[in-house]
Amino acid sequence: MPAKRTEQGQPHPDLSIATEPNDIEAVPTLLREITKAYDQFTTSNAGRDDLLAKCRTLVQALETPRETMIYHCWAHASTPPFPLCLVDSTRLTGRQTGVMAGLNFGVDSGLWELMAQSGDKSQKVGELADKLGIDHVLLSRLLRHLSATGYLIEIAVDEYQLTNYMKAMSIPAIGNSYLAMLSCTSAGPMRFHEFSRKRGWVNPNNAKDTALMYAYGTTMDTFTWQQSLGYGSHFSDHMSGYALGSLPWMAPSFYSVKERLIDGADTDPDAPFLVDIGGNVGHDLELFHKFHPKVPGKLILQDLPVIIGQIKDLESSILRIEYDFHTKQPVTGARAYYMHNCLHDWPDEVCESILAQVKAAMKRGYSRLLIHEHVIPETAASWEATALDMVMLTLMSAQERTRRAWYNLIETRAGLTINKIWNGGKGSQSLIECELSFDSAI
Ligand SMILES: C[S@@+](CC[C@H](N)C(=O)[O-])C[C@H]1O[C@@H](n2cnc3c(N)ncnc32)[C@H](O)[C@@H]1O
Repeated sequence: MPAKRTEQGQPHPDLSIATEPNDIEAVPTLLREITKAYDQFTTSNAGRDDLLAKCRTLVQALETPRETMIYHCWAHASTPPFPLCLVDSTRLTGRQTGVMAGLNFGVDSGLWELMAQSGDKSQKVGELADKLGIDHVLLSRLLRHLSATGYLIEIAVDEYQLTNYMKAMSIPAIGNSYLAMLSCTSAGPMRFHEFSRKRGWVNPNNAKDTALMYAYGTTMDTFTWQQSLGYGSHFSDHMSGYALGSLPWMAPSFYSVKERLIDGADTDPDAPFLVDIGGNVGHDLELFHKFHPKVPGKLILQDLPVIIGQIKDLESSILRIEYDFHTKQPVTGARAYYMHNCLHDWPDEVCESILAQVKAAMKRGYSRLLIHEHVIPETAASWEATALDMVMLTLMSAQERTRRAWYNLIETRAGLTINKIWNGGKGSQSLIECELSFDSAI
């Protein structure tokens, strides 16, 4: 029987906690304690466990809930650099899969939501279990493990307090990410080696033959698979969580919307100004509207019917269109077409055909295509970009692209011209501005 849900309509903690360090005040003390423990270890060869535990606590105190969530949801398929490698031994072993069981359980049962309502107060397992209709023994075991691994603070026997990270787990953009990205898909990376062995150890590039399909014995792609399990809207929440805390591309310090798009745009109020293709439930356009409430023409959101149907609150002036980007683009001659985190989901061959549909709708010398994705540098890549590359590899037979791979796809294969790449900084996504080449046939 499913656990009882908490009272609906309670406000979630403020979203800002998702991008703040878990416990920054603890850092100076922890650093002093680490130095002391290190001295003891090097002089007497004792206390290594204590040193390691304090190092782990330091990482947990410094990380933001969003980073921890991205790490859990993506990096299960990759190897992180310092400082995350310090906690690797908890994260990539049996201790870690147990943590995942507890975290997912708390999201699905409404436990984190219930606990977050009491803020910083300590809470008793018995009372929580009664309110949610969960077996006391079961809840006691799960919370004891989450406390032993540093995610909860133990106050007394069967009594706990939330860390900042656990409070953030009650926010859908953080907590629901776990159900979409771990519970639905983690067999893809876990059985990737088998899939790869059976395919002769080659780089996979067939969207109809992925490690996720192999691992779950399905022909569905990742999005359809998540939806079939009832976690489609959780994935949309994950996309909002992923975007948290990064500099928006439309911020004047990143990309000048005024100079590049507003100046010279058609001033007819019905002219298409910005079309977000595969824009999910509209979070990027909503943000765009906040930054630029007065642009000439229309903001248009396109996604599959199942996603457009999930939209709850969206700025009313944003037009919604149900559209499959493998088919003819119905909006022609827009000032800009925008694609965020879409092309990385597909191998080059499929991207080429998606881009052909955009290209056919673009107006020469006027329309721009903005591709917002990671441009992985040839060396010193960030762990977020490489972790996402592993997600693409193991779920979609697709990839995050390097600069060279983008030029190959956009210019050589799709026949568009890259005007410029605006770099979002280390670990952040870039904006690639493209237009129709003057010498290319449409
Ligand atoms: C990784 S998500 C990116 C969403 C959004 N652009 C963002 O960055 O938050 C990929 C999006 O592509 C959409 N999508 C997948 N296949 C599609 C198709 N054939 N036509 C239109 N949208 C599609 C998915 O529904 C999803 O919203």
